[in-house]
Amino acid sequence: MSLLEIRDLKVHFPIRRGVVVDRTIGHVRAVDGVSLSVERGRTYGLVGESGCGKTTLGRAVLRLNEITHGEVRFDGRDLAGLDPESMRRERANLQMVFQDPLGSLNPRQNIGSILLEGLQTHGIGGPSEEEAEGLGRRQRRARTAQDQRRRVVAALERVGLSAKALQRYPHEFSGGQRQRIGIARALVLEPDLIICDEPVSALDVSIQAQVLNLLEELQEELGLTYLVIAHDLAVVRHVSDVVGVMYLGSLVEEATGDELYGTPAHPYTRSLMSAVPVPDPTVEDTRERILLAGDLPSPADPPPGCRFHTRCPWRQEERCDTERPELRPLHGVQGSGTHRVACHYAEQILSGQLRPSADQAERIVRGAG
Ligand SMILES: Nc1ncnc2c1ncn2[C@@H]1O[C@H](COP(=O)(O)OP(=O)(O)OP(=O)(O)O)[C@@H](O)[C@H]1O
Repeated sequence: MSLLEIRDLKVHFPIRRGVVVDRTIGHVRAVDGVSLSVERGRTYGLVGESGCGKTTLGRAVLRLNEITHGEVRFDGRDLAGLDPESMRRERANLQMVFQDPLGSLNPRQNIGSILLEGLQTHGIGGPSEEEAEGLGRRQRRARTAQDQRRRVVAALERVGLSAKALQRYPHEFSGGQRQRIGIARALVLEPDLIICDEPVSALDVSIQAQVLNLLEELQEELGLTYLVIAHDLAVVRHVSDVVGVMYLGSLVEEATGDELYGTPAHPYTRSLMSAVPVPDPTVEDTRERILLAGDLPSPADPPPGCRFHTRCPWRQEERCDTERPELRPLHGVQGSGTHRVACHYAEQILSGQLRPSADQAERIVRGAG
């Protein structure tokens, strides 16, 4: 069963102007109709270039961004409809790990109090109601403090740190250790879902794999569910069961990692893949390179029809310019049946039946380019 189910999610930010009277003159459509679901105990990787709306989507799930339209169902409950107090209680189950561990950890708080904060906010830890009955107020407080400290130390140990970290401050740790602390801060609340927003992009490549492996180990041990947001395809592939590719506020393709990397069907996914270097320099790179024309359009004024048509080498006038493609199953390709794509012509492009338009053909280069 899906733990997280997002239906037709839209997050539009108003663009305001005016000195005397505040007027809304338009909207940034950061997320514009995304549906996806994340199975319990699995990892959904969301990938796309900067500005496509990945972070906004993650923040909207936690209601850190206001939801303009759509549903966010978490374990069957619609978060979009919750009042602030119910949402606050729900937050212990939905945690976020941020890109920049230093920026997200208060430099003036030691690690112990950073990790305790969530427990105190959510009133987690302490004697059970039954046990508390026979205790005085001071004893109860002491037992709660003891139990919360035990939880904090357990979370630190799970991420490979120890109680020695409690009295130290964020700047005393390396980047990788700080990200471990960020993960421990999420874990201490025993959440079901963790949204990891660019969890390793601020780290050295040599440290990235360690942190990704830790996330995987924790998932196995604790049955965690992850939504991992990253611009780096390699990172997403490493950890994800299902990968979704976002472009200008929409999902353009979704498949298992193997399907997506083996048979990228959407022209945008193909261009993203073709930009990833082949890891072995002794292997000749004979793949097609797709150099996209033009810049990413503004999400305040997205193109009509297929959002990608202004940059697509396979664009077919009329239909692509006017008709917005739905995310639909990809036909004629062997696989798990979960491969979905939002392109009118994906099958014809994959089979080579449809050629790039003449003015775009030179933008597809064979070999190292
Ligand atoms: N609070 C906000 N007000 C107005 N526009 C916003 C706000 N937050 C994000 N945006 C805009 O929404 C779009 C999507 O931004 P978002 O940060 O979600 O993208 P992203 O794919 O996560 O990129 P990055 O990896 O650079 O964070 C961008 O055009 C961004 O400028």
